[in-house]
Amino acid sequence: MKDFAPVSSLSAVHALLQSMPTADEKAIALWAAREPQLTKPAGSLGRLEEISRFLCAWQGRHPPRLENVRARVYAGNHGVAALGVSAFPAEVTVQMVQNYQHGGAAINQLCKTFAIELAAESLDLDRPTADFTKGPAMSEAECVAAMATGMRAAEDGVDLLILGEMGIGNTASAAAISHGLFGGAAADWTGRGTGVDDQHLKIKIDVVGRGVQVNRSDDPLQILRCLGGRELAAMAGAVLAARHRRIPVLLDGYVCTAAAAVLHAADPHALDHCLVAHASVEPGHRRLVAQLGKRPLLDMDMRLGEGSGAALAVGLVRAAAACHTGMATFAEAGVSDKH
Ligand SMILES: O=C(O)c1ccc[n+]([C@@H]2O[C@H](COP(=O)([O-])O)[C@@H](O)[C@H]2O)c1
Ligand SMILES: Cc1cc2nc[nH]c2cc1C
Repeated sequence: MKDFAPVSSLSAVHALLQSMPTADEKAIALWAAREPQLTKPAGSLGRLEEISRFLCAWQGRHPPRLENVRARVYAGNHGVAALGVSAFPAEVTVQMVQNYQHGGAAINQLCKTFAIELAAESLDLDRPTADFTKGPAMSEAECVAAMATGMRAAEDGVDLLILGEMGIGNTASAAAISHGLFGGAAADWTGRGTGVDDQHLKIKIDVVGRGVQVNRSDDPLQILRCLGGRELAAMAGAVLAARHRRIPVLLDGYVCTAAAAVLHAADPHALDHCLVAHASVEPGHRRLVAQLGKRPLLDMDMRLGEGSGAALAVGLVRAAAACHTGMATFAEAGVSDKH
């Protein structure tokens, strides 16, 4: 198996984007042969059927397996946090990482509930990224190192990868990346994040707009480097490496989806192995998800981040796999099929 972690440049990342495996047609055919035999009217399990097909297609196995479900929460600090774009102080990032390590956060409870193995990884928290209104947030070396950290999450034997993040100020980064990739106005992409008031929302919109003006590029990976943060780069690296290792991915809210959107902008099929787990309250998230041609699985009025929406959706994914794998066929159960 290829080892991705030593990627040493963004051009090496571009090369990985050009050699992505496609869906496994054999596993899809096995799914398609079994699904109509199950004791239910065709299509009656709706999106649960879509999910079990998705697992087969991207794991390259039938029946799908969910023995090792892994969650990774990446934490980074942001130069723009000092500009007043968040309702919370930057030290909350490291404090929340300690909370993850002690089992006290929402993501800990959700991972326990759905049998998900969780780890939080800090990315140079004592060295915030540069203020992106003045120039690039990261050097190429910093961006690549963070991507390589994310790539290490995609190990053989992982059946499903849940991605999340923690980083005060990072919804400004998500907005700037989305604005930089898809245009529109800064205000279209900028929301209240952790809950900024009207005055700070204005400041945030201005910061996002200036960041995009200062860091224009046609290369989506440059947009990630210039407007992202280390935790966003790590999530983008994890999504790309998961594709190469045939691990399906659940994306979380606005920040996670914006990181992944960078790959989609480089190749519109780059996120075919990903589902958007939930629709965040951040207004930019729905707009972004529409650009990706995706439909979130859940809509729970959540806006926490830290992988919480994706972990919650593991319940649905486990249910989908259980139905496809465990249900009796019409023949086995002695139930009469459709006329
Ligand atoms: O992902 C989302 O949809 C989301 C929406 C609002 C807030 N967050 C979380 O809140 C933090 C960023 O908010 P802010 O206001 O500091 O930019 C960061 O730790 C995210 O995980 C995340
Ligand atoms: C307390 C807190 C917890 C979080 N989890 C993810 N982002 C967060 C932001 C804050 C402020």
